[in-house]
Amino acid sequence: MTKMFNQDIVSSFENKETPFYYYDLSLLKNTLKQCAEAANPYKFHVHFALKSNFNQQILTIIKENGFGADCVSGGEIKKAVQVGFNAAQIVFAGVGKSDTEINYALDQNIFSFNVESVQELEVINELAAAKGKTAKVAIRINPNVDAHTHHYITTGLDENKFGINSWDLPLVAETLKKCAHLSFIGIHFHVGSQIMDMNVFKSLCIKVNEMQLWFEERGMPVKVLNVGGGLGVDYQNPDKNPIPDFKAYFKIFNDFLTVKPHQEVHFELGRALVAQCSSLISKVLYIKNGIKKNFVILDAGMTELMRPALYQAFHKIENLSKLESESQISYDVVGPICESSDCFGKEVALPETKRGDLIALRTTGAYGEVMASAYNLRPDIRHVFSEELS
Ligand SMILES: Cc1ncc(COP(=O)(O)O)c(C=O)c1O
Ligand SMILES: N[C@@H](CCCC[NH3+])C(=O)O
Repeated sequence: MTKMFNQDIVSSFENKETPFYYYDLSLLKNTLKQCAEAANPYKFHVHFALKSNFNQQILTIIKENGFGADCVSGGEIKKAVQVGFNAAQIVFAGVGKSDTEINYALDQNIFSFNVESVQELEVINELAAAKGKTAKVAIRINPNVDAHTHHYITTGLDENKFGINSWDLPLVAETLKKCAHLSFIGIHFHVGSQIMDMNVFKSLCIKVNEMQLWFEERGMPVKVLNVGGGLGVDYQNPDKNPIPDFKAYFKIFNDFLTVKPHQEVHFELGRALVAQCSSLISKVLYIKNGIKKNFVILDAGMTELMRPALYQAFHKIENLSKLESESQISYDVVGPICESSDCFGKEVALPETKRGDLIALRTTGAYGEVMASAYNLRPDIRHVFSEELS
């Protein structure tokens, strides 16, 4: 087991201003390599979900490793283009694409609009017509598959706002036939995020098979099967399991998805590719010993890492200044923001902790930096990359 932190790395943090996101770029590269090696034998196409991380250096490495880009806003498409992702490998999802965003994506000739409503089909058709273009569209279908994950990050149930429900599909087929500036290329799904139960993906495959049959029976060939992302990571044991089991994940799709020779299978992974390669590094400002509780007050808060406040998400907390210490005291680890929900963990067992100690919040590469806010007029977030450590 290779640990992310050792004494040398911690010493090189000593003169850096905290808080900052630390990125272990060799772990990122290994993760990308293992993902590509597991996907390539099946000729699967993997797009990186920019919503999970849009740090310039991280995106550049991901692009250099041959991944496509999954975007959910005009801003993300612009970023992907600027970093150098090939437009023919950019997909664009989102329930609320604005006209400006659609026009920009049309100008870039992206690979596919993943369309989430009948009205959106009509709008894309109209805007494409005005440009004398044909937009390639995949229909995002709400598969009503339970992702067995946190209810805030489940996306594929009938009650979620994402995708088109199956009862609307006849209207979709009718609309597609009417829209001369749309080219139907396939179907798109995404059931949720941080999925650890592989049976969820098996259920998704069964649904995709059903749906592709539905379209083919209506004389609408399905070239692209886009199954979205969602593969989870081990937040509890980041050093033991730094890289998800990509082989097992892709094998499920190879085993259970019906793929005809003319078809392409696309994935949109975010978290699985980037979550483990980063930790948020913070300094202890104060220790407050109460009657019932001891508090560790950090210089990082929910403004730098929002997931615990928003989803009660777990991030492993380590005292890097006491790597060798065995003693354990229970602390509530909190940030400086004026909100009671600004808490990273309750009753966390840590070595006796002092003002000035360095604390790592692990597994923050996905939905960390991207969700930072300026609330309380906090300064912009800083980063440190492993390759720049002396
Ligand atoms: C449509 C779509 N694709 C891909 C992703 C990436 O998900 P994850 O980071 O869980 O792989 C998401 C986010 O959940 C999404 O909504
Ligand atoms: N932001 C969420 C994931 C959202 C997935 C986007 N559809 C998280 O931190 O877990």
